[in-house]
Amino acid sequence: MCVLDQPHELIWEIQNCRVTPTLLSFPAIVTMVWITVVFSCILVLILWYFLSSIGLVFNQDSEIKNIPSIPGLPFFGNTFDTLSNPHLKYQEWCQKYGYDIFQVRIGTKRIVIVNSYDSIQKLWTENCSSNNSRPVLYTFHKVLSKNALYTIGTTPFGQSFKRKKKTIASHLNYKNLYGYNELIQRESDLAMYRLMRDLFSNRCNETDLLKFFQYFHLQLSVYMTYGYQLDLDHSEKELADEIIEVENSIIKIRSHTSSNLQDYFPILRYLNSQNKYQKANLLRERRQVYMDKFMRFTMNQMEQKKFNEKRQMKCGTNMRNQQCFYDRNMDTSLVSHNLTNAKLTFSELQSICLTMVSAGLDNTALNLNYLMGQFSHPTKGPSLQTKAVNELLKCHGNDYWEAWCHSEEESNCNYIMALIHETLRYFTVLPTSLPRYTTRDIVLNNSVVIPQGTTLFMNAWYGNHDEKKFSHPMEFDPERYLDQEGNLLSNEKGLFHFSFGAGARMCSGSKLALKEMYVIICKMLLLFEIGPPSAEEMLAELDPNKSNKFPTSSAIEPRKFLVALKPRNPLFYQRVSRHIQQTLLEDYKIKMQNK
Ligand code: HEM
Repeated sequence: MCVLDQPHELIWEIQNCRVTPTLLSFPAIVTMVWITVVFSCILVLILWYFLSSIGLVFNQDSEIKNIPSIPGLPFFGNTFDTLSNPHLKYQEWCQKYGYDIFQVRIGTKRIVIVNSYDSIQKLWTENCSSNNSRPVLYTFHKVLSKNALYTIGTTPFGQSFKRKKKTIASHLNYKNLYGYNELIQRESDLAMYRLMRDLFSNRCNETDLLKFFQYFHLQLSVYMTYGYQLDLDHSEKELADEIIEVENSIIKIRSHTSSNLQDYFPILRYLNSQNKYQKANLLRERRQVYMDKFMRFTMNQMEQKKFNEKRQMKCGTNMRNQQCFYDRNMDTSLVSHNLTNAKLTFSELQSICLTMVSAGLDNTALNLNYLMGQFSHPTKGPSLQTKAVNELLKCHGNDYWEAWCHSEEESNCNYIMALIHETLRYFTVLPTSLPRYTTRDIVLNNSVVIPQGTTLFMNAWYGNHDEKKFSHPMEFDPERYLDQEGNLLSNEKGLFHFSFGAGARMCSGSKLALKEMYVIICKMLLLFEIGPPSAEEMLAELDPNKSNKFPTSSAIEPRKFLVALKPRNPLFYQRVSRHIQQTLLEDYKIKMQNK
């Protein structure tokens, strides 16, 4: 029997379960599916209207006049296209539609994307006082930072931001960093010693260097902030791992990309929230534990110091001479300096400390690690290393020891500086930089207005790989930063790259990052020949986009790879090892015992 001949019988039979739905003919099924889809859409529309009217979803931002829009889906806009590797999608749209600057819609928000080198420079540097804020993002600002403890990089513009920025800028300027040269030299020596020791004790010369670079940065920044020396050899390795893990997870949660869907679709905050927010709350609590620990330490040290000074005055002795290197340097730490000359609120000071601990922990280490991947490559790696070592030695009378002892002075060797800038450009660890928010209207070419209150994304990846500025942008070529005499090109001839951002909210830690990179690259090159691992699958993938483990995150994080390390000059290697054991380890051990 054809089911459509006797519809009333069919209904009766279905109701009485005499026939299974498979008896329905194909056209009937299609009709029912259509009806269901149409009804569901109408229901969704009504629900959407209802929720917006009671404020549970917000109205979409309206289109900005005269800035081209990229076509997208109703409701969702360009969300799905930009979930993964958004910088590549923006680059593709820029090339396909021929617009340097365009707007996209992610959920309810309009975002202006700025792509080419020239456009970025124009908008970020020429309009630096108009795009100097950060957007407030739901997940980061309202959930993760419930106690309003933001890093400086995520603080919206205002008086409090200005106080924090001024403080960190003066702590990390050239002059102040110069005062940390001795510390940087020591910490990098100790880090190298640990690496040499681990290679020896593991009896394996192949290693993943990322953790090693993270430890080095963390130890240095915690010391510069709190005067606290992490004991990475014993009890505090776990603490360091905890900090690295928490800060790395927070970077993923705070991502401004469309993968954080609840930032762009307010309704999702009420749906799938529990899991994600529990995770964010947990991370906040874990972070608070170590931040409190470090702060307590500094305050105790300051109390102790006051007590000792009083005692000294009574007894007339000078105890300062008995202090070890680390205690003497404690006074220069950011917290002790600012607690005594307080112009900041306590929560502003905590925010700066948080920035010092978290900013650069991944970025500096990932860049260094990426360069090691370049060095380890069997084809171009050896010549890159030979050139770098020769240039470095040339700056120090071909003396390995001289080069080692002066490696904290980052302006010595132009080629090493060029290597660093090329790494930063080529790798572009934050391909969409950090988002900006306009505090005034920006007028472009006397005609287009980007209104106050607009979110801007810099496509730093494209800016750094713009063919008009960088010939053969996908070639790793440090010499593009050198003139014919081998001098580093001057920054005035145009920005080197956008990896530290640009303009008013440019990275405040760039000088520290450059210094750290310089010292570590010199020491790695002087100590080791860096080669490929024995297993081909553990060789570094050099295309940052192909190796990216988390294409939905705002940072490029390459898959794990190994490098093989072998002493470049065995006699020098032994000399360094002896020197560190004889001069530094004793002081370090005293410090750890006194903690
Ligand atoms: C290679 C390492 C690093 C890279 C690639 C990097 C990159 C960036 C980028 C792209 C921004 C946003 C800039 C903008 O909006 O224009 C930024 C902001 C910032 N960075 Fe870094 N950074 C690095 C290391 C550091 C270090 C070591 C510190 C401090 C310890 C630091 C502190 C900051 C601060 C405070 C801001 C916020 C500036 C503001 O909002 O005004 N960074 N960084």
